Amino acid sequence: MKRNIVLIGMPGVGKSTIGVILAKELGFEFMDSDLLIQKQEKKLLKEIIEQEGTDGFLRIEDQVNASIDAEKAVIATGGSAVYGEKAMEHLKEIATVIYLKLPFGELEKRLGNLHNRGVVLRDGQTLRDIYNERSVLYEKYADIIIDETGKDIEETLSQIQNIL
Ligand SMILES: Nc1ncnc2c1ncn2[C@@H]1O[C@H](COP(=O)(O)OP(=O)(O)O)[C@@H](O)[C@H]1O
Ligand SMILES: O=C(O)C1=C[C@@H](OP(=O)(O)O)[C@@H](O)[C@H](O)C1
Ligand SMILES: [Mg+2]
Repeated sequence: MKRNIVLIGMPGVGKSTIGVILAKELGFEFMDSDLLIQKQEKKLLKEIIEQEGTDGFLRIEDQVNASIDAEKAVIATGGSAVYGEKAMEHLKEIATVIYLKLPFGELEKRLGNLHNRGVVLRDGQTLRDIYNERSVLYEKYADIIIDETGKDIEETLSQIQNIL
């Protein structure tokens, strides 16, 4: 295992929720890219997206993720992190990348219950469009793929622990 773990996947798959528990179980530090972006920009993610547009947000996200310096950390990225080539190359070098994967139907149900999530959608794009577009990228960058189908948080965590 490399010295860090990076979680990637669609919004709502549980990168942040599972990441913090995994860090605790491993005795690692926990970092959340979304919080690093907010700290650097001194704005909420939704304000950055509103003010800078989606391309501006993606540039900032790429720069922040490409600058992460960590040792023994679990890093939860934002769902759009995989659009950042520089960032993903850097994260692949410093971490084992785990893709938390959920079938579209389950993801749609779960996102329906989540409020106030700023998801990066270009003009006219639907959740289905970005699911298809991003799935290719998540698979490309993943060292390990965890299928969450039918699993609760504890079951997903123990599957990750078994593989590491
Ligand atoms: N089986 C599950 N695995 C992960 N999260 C789940 C599961 N079932 C429900 N959830 C909920 O889905 C949400 C995931 O949100 P979050 O961790 O912010 O995801 P992400 O960081 O990937 O966008 C949380 O509210 C979590 O409680
Ligand atoms: O997938 C996306 O487009 C985004 C996901 C968010 O993070 P989570 O994946 O943690 O929800 C956050 O980075 C931003 O609002 C954009
Ligand atoms: Mg998150």
